Order: sequence, then C-alpha cells, then structure tokens
Amino acid sequence: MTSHSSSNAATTLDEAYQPRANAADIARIREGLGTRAIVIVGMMGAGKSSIGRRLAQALHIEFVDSDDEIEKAANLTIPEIFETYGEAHFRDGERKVIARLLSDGSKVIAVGGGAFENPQTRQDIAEHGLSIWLKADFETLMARVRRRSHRPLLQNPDPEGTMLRLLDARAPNYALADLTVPSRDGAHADVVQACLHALGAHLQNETDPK
Ligand SMILES: Nc1ncnc2c1ncn2[C@@H]1O[C@H](COP(=O)(O)OP(=O)(O)O)[C@@H](O)[C@H]1O
Ligand SMILES: O=C(O)C1=C[C@@H](OP(=O)(O)O)[C@@H](O)[C@H](O)C1
Ligand SMILES: [Mg+2]
Repeated sequence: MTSHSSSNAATTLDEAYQPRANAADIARIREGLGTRAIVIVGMMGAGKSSIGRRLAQALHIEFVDSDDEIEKAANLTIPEIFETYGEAHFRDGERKVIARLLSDGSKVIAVGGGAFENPQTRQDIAEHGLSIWLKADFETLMARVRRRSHRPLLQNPDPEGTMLRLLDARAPNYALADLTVPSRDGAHADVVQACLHALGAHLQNETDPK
C-alpha cells in the first residue's frame, strides 16, 4: 500500500487507520494474485457474501458465492437441499462446487460457513487460492443472522447455542486461513478496505520476503 502520514488523533495502533487502496494498489494485488482466487471464509453472518461481492467490485474481478452456485446446480434453495437430501449431501455438493470454482482463474469466492471444515476443501483452497477469515465476534454475528431465516442450521429453538458451538468448533480451522480480517459493524467499505490492505501486505511479502 502507499505510505501515508495521518494526524488523526483518534487513530490507535490497534485499529490503525489505513489509506484507501488506489488504482496502483489494486493493480499490484491483481498481479500478485495471478490466477489464484480470493476465498472468504468464516461464520454465518461474518459478511462473506456481502463483503466478497464488494471486494470483487473493488478489484474488478468476478464474484461468486458457492451457496448460489450450489442452489443453481441443484435448482433448489439451501433450506430445500437440507430438508430433502440432508446436510451430508449439501456438504458433498459444496466441496465439488468449490473445487470447480477454484479451477478457472482469479475471482473472489465467498463460501458457506461450513465449507472450510472439509480438509479436502482447505487443501484445494490452499493450492488455488488465498483465504481470508472474516472474523466477527459472537454478538455481531448473532445480530446479523437474527434478521434472516435462510440458514437451516439456525432454524431451531436455540440458534444462540448452535452458533456458539459452531464458532467454538470451527475457529481453529478458520485460523488456518492465510489472512484474518476483522468484520466489525459499520460501513462495509471499511471491511473491504481492510481486506485490500491485508491482501496487499501479504502479496508484497510473498514477492519481497524479509
Ligand atoms: N460491516 C459489515 N460487514 C459485513 N457485513 C455486514 C456489515 N454490516 C452489516 N452487515 C450485514 O451482515 C449480514 C450478513 O452478511 P452476509 O454477507 O450474508 O454474511 P455471510 O455470507 O458471511 O453469512 C448482511 O445483511 C450484511 O449486510
Ligand atoms: O455455516 C454453515 O454451515 C452454513 C452457512 C451458510 O452460508 P453463510 O455462511 O454464507 O451464511 C450456508 O452455506 C448453509 O446454510 C450452511
Ligand atoms: Mg453467505
């Protein structure tokens, strides 16, 4: 990223203000990526789909959501797939769809929250992509998922308990992602900028290791 100086007194070292990525930063990220995909992982409600779409727009590359692709391939919604064929069938389709999406060039892929649990999928992503864990705290996740009813795993009397258990079980795998970006409440654009900054730094480090 381009260097900058800031006199913003509110800026702390922990939550440092980052300069907005400019056209040269975007070009460098695209070049550094080559044919690899950016794969957004993390819990339901982390913002994978909404941030992934905006990140792809910022990078001028294609965006795909693995959940949408699974729905298209099955001609059924995700709740319908879970209800008719069960979760194992969904997971099998998810693994295949992600492998296909990874095989045809650079793009941003938002995957479903459970996709990174599959070791084969993690390996495929490591080989053909750069992964970003969009990390949000429990309260933020709950506030976001509460508004919607399209996630079959949360259609039960205790969605909080389910989310807590899933977060606990999955966090060690999410932590294997190449990059971790906080997904705080506030403007989506700020989370996109944080992704661009993390990508820029990571790719710079790949070409220019210290
Ligand atoms: N700063 C933010 N970053 C990401 N998502 C946010 C943010 N603020 C609000 N949201 C909302 O959270 C909801 C969940 O996002 P979504 O992209 O569906 O998550 P996921 O695909 O990870 O389940 C969406 O309605 C999104 O607009
Ligand atoms: O966490 C999960 O296991 C799931 C997350 C969902 O996607 P989002 O993470 O985009 O909500 C979707 O793939 C399905 O409902 C299962
Ligand atoms: Mg999603």
